[in-house]
Amino acid sequence: MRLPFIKMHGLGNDFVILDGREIDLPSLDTAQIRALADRHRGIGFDQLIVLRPSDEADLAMRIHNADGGEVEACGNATRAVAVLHGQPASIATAGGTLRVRPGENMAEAAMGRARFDWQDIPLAYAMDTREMPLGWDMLERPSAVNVGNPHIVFFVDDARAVPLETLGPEIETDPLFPERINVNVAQILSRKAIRLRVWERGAGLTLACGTGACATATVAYRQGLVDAEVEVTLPGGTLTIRHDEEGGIHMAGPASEAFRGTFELDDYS
Ligand SMILES: N[C@@H](CCC[C@H](N)C(=O)O)C(=O)O
Repeated sequence: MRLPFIKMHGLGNDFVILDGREIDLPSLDTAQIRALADRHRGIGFDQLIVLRPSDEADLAMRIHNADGGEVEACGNATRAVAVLHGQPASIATAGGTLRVRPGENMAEAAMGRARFDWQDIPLAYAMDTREMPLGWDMLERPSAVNVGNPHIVFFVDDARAVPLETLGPEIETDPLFPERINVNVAQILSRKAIRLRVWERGAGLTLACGTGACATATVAYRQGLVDAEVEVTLPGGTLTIRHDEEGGIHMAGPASEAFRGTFELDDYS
């Protein structure tokens, strides 16, 4: 079966989008997703995004990491889908329904509210998630937050000096996190600017993580380290994260289409 796909990215965090808004799509299994994600043997992507019609929203988006696992949220893909859809919309995801507003190669998204209870992250056992009495090598006393998906945030003096390629997978798979976790190392540059690097659960080091930016800005704002609106700069570029008075998180930043193509699903089975 030959399937059309759209390659898009947000700040270099890249996606293959299967657009089932108007055509029937088959369900892909974990092995097929992993094979397609392979940057040598497949098309290559950080996340596979599957769009379908929705009864309760304008469209539905399902998100799979490069390792094949299905996840609840992806900030950069949410903006990419907004650009593809081309008009303000509600998008149903496993983490809740999000509202988006596209612009020219950019989009704004209302990402909902953060949750901080240990059961909501989730953690394996009770702990104060604001300052966790834990450390992994040079990374200590993190905060945990769920912004649709689970994140741990470490504030460090120099985000670029952290060996995230070794510490990231160790923390992601720590038994403290029964659903694994996205790992953020953040450097506060000013009350309006954060530098961030992210080891993504199921995808590894990416050029940018939209939910990581939301999670980090939210934890920093809650701790009084930054203003309600802050610029978060990742290796792939900058997102603006704003907190409204009801605790809602709003994200704005670039997203664009790279190319379109087709692939033979049987080649990946
Ligand atoms: N790249 C994404 C996050 C994708 C999901 C994440 N790896 C997870 O497992 O929760 C973003 O832009 O938010």
